[in-house]
Amino acid sequence: MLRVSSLTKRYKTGDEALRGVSFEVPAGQVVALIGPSGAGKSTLIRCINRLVNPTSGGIDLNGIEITHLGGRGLRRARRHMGMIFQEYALVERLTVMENVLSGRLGYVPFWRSFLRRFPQEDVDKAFALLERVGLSEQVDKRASALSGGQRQRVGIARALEQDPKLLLVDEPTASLDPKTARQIMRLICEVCRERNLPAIISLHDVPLAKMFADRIVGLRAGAIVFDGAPAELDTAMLTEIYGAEDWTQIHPDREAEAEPAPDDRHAREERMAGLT
Ligand SMILES: Nc1ncnc2c1ncn2[C@@H]1O[C@H](COP(=O)(O)OP(=O)(O)OP(=O)(O)O)[C@@H](O)[C@H]1O
Repeated sequence: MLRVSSLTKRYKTGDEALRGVSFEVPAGQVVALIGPSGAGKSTLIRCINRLVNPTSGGIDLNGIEITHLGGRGLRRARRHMGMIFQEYALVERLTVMENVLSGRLGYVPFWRSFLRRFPQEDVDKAFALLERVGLSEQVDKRASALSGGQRQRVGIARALEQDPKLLLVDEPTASLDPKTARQIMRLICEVCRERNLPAIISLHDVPLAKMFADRIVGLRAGAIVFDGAPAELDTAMLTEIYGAEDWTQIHPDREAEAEPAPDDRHAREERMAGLT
């Protein structure tokens, strides 16, 4: 369980990026974070993993208050947060397997990682994860030889290799075509369900958020203006979140796909009812 309370962030420039944000994410819930450019989505995700220091407020992950951690305590807390990035952040010259194993770097001693000698159980886990994300045929390929969708699958496997207690995902589909974007979102949501992992996924693509997330949090000017089920997010609410910005034009090619497929909707309803 992640609990964010009264979180504020004022940058040195005076920008108030977060103005008292509070919400909780229970185990297994996938939350899509939406909002116009500059709303504070990245700042919120970066405060949670402490790449940015919040100005005030609290962040509690499974009973550990992480806002004031430093040094070893912060490193230990970060191990429990898997990150998935828009631009994948892979090491291009390394293989798929080596990139996935880099998810263990917070756990293994430096000399072992330097010599790339990872414990066998880490290697076995990486093989299993690569099979899960559909890359068992690409294990020895260099990252530079992969497609965008394959790279993001490596990013997902790498995040899971570190045994996270929380997934933080920043615009995972922004560099992908619409079909691949749906496959990647589906995969992220499935693995969260399988592992009972809470996740926060920032997305510009509203139809994609509605299609896959269990819950949507809408940020505007650093404050939460919507927090509810995807079905509750109607045009009036979207206009409130995005203001004058015409949100339907953000990804017009995906508008026709805004309705979830029956299977997805059924699975999401079951999950929300706590049946699965
Ligand atoms: N390093 C920084 N220094 C100063 N101000 C910043 C910094 N990073 C972000 N901001 C400001 O904080 C506010 C929120 O920015 P943030 O990047 O969190 O929004 P966002 O919702 O992620 O936007 P986008 O969707 O464009 O990525 C903006 O006003 C931005 O200019």
